[in-house]
Amino acid sequence: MASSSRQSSARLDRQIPSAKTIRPKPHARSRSVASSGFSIDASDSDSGRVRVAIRLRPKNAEDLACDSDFIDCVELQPELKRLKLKKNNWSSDSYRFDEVLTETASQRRVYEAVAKPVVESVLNGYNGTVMAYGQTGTGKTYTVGQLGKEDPSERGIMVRALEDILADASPGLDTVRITYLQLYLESIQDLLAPEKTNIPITEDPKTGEVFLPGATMVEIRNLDQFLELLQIGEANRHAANTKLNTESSRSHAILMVHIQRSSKHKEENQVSLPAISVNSEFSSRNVPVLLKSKLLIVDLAGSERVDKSGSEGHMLEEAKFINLSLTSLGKCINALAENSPHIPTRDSKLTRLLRDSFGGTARTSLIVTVGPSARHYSETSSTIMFGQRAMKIVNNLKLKEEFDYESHCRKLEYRVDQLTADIERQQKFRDTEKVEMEERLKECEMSLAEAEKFRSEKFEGLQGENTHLELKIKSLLEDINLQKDQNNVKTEEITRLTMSLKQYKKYQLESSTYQKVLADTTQMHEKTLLELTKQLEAEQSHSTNLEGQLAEIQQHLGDTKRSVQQRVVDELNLKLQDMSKMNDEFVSKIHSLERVNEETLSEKELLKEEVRISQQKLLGEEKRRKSLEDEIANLKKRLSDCCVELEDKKAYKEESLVRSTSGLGGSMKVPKSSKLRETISGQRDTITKIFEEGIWPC
Ligand SMILES: Nc1ncnc2c1ncn2[C@@H]1O[C@H](COP(=O)(O)OP(=O)(O)OP(=O)(O)O)[C@@H](O)[C@H]1O
Repeated sequence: MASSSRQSSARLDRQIPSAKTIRPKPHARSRSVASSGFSIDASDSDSGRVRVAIRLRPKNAEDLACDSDFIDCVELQPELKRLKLKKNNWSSDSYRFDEVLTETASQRRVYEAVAKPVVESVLNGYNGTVMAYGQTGTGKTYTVGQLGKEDPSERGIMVRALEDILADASPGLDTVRITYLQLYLESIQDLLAPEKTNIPITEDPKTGEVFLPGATMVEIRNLDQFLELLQIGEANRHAANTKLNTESSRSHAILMVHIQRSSKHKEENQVSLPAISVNSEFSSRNVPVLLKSKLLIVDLAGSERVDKSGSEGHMLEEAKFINLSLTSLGKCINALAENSPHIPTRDSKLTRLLRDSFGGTARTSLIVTVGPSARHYSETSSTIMFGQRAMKIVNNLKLKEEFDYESHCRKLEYRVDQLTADIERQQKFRDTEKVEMEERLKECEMSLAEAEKFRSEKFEGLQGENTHLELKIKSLLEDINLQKDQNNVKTEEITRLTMSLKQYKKYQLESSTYQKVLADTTQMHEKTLLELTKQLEAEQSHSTNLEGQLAEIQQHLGDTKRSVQQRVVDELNLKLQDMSKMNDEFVSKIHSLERVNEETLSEKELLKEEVRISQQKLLGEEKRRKSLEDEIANLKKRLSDCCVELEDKKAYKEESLVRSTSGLGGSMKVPKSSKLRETISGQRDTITKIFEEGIWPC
């Protein structure tokens, strides 16, 4: 039966006519393994040991039909993790596996037991391999490659692994890429780009890492995309309808999942896997580290006995290649299990591709699938033995960490770009700020110059005003002094007038005729004088107030001058306003003072006039008093003359009387007349004295 694409072929259950066991032969070639990096350790506790699980396929229709009379050759003891392989009813061999999965084990259970630890390890930066090995038709593709599009519970290891990887990967930070290949007729073909055939395998001479230049590598962003790609790959995979499997894979399918993770995950690794020796080349340095890991999920083509599978022609050719590659894999496993110095990895492309999985640095899980039928005892036994040998292989798990130059450079470039942009922004901001500051500085300088100009102008104006005011104050002071002098003169005059009045009072008694007039005049003058005195006092106090105000103004002017020099322009304006206001007030005060002064002057004039009139009146009164005095003197004289005449007449009369009476009495006449004269002259002196003292009765 010729091989065909799975896309075109339909799944059909059919009878398996015959069976022939293909056993891998030990390889004869010897080669040094010093550089292969593998070791063998039987201890189960070694985490690098290849883990092997065995899965039993449920009986299919053929098994049920053919084996009804026979007992199954496989009996599972999952609780003991053991499998009993029955040769016949009385003879059996027991084998221990890491996991024993019964025919009822779910796909999820199988994934978690077999693949999940490997997937987790891969996510932590280690290479990993999950591989299904077994006789044709025992469920390798079902276990590994089932898509489960309609029933997610049917999903195989590939889908579940990618599901977990994508769930754990950080978008934008981690990358997940796949390559899906098939090894068909010893030729590597790209299942995602089937035109790419015979893809060469290259190896890094230093690390032994395998590369497949030219193979398509697709970055996976979500599970749907991956399912689509898997479907494409499945459609391109060679499959054929054989007697043992209606859809027998005629190629080994290899899904390579390349994971790149940032150093963030490395730290997590170190926490989660403390027991594993981590290459901490970069751990001490604070540099980004890239973890590169690779997961291989391999669905091997089934080993088949062509007599059983009925392969002939091209299928026979395919079967030969399949068996050859499986044989070389078996040889490598044997060699590794036996700690052979030579591992024949170069014998086939399959072993070259799986070099890291067995005896390399990967964590490897192998699931061996077997059927229950005793008809395939030898194939089942061979599969079990393959698994048993594989269990002995211990890989050296190695964390592959690289200094992430690329992302570091990207990050640095990004940071440099950011910083450059920042610097440019800051530079621009600084330039703008500088321009603004310069403009502001210019404005400030201009306003300062203006303010300075204004200040000096104002200062000059104020100085002028001040000088003017000082001059005015000086002239006012002079006026005040003058007024004071005049007041003093007036006071003196008033004092003199008071004195005159006092004197005049003396004469008041002398003349009763003018007494009343004089009294009225005096009263009026006294009143006037009192008022004048009051006005003078008021003027003096006003003048004192003015002087005080002037002193305050001068003080204030001094303060204002000082504050004008010290304070800023706006304060200066304010002060100037205050000053001008005060100046106005002062000017108005001066005006009012001038008015008062004028009024005082006019009052003074009036008073002067009144004084003059009073003086004139006084002079008149004086004249009249003098004339009165003259008259009084005349009267006195006349009185004295009259008295003398009267005395003379009296004396004559007495003399005449004496002479007439006799001459006896002549001696007595003289003494009598001289006595009278003495009396009259005494009276005259008394009258004169009375007049001089002003006590002459009116
Ligand atoms: N555990 C299982 N439960 C149910 N069905 C299964 C199980 N294992 C295998 N089968 C069925 O058995 C048939 C053969 O399985 P599958 O194609 O996976 O075998 P295979 O080992 O890949 O064979 P080949 O090597 O020829 O490709 C399929 O129809 C599959 O659905």
